[in-house]
Amino acid sequence: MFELRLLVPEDNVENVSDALDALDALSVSVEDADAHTDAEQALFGEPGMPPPKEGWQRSRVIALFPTEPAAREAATVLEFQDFFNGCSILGVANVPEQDWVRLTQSQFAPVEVTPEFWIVPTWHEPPAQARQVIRLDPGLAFGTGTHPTTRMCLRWIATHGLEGQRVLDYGCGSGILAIGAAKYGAARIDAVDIDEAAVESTRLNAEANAVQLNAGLPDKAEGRYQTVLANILATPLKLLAPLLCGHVAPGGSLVLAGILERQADELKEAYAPYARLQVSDSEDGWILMTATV
Ligand SMILES: C[S@@+](CC[C@H](N)C(=O)[O-])C[C@H]1O[C@@H](n2cnc3c(N)ncnc32)[C@H](O)[C@@H]1O
Repeated sequence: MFELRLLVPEDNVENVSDALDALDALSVSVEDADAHTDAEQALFGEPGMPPPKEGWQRSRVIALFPTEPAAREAATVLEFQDFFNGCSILGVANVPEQDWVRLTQSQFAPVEVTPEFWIVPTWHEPPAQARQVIRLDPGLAFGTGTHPTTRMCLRWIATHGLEGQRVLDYGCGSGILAIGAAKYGAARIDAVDIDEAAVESTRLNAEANAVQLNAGLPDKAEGRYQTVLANILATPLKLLAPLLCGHVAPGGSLVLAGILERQADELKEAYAPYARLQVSDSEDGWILMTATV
């Protein structure tokens, strides 16, 4: 395998990437050419900071080709294009053969939620101390357990237990929280998401874990639930306040994640007409907020 490396200014990245695709590159990746230098640019904005940028000022574009002549030919073709003005070829290099599947798999180790509760990819054996296991492989939908917000929700489920409950997972992604709820005793579970790929992924993951649940688009959520889980983000969570609270049965629990520590007060305010939210867990700057409704 051979990689062709290019230095490309911001405005030319799309054209160069498209051309490399058209030239049968096996893959094209784009990274900040100034990463780890003083000129490194943040791509995500924060309140009070300059707006986020669409791209980096200078990108390193790396295209993979099966042979050295194919990589060199692609470089030659690119050099003759108008949009290549300002770009430069950094070189063509041999990439040592790797077992890509094994390499990808090795990056996903079992994740500990509690000492007894683990999320384990299918190619791993569960750790000896695991009493509850969710089998989950990285897929298209969010929720492999590697993110603190997911882990905090699962920890809440494991420590509170949901024996016999009707549970709603709103924004289910991979379905990981719904599956966790089933493992901890929930009797009936609805898992909903605006993304159809997430709904499909939830169905497949539930099947792989021998868990019964109803997955669908948000209009599948119906009536009241003893526990409503929603790991989305602060802004949608604020907008969804009346809807989510309306789904919690009297005396039931609302569990919200996807919230940064500094967003706690705005969430409390948005939910104040319906519930008294409190911070009940935190990890890496993210918080879990819960209420009894
Ligand atoms: C951060 S992921 C959480 C996935 C999983 N529940 C977890 O805890 O790992 C948020 C999910 O919410 C979905 N989502 C975002 N806005 C939504 C909305 N307004 N209604 C329903 N789902 C939404 C997204 O498609 C995404 O799958």
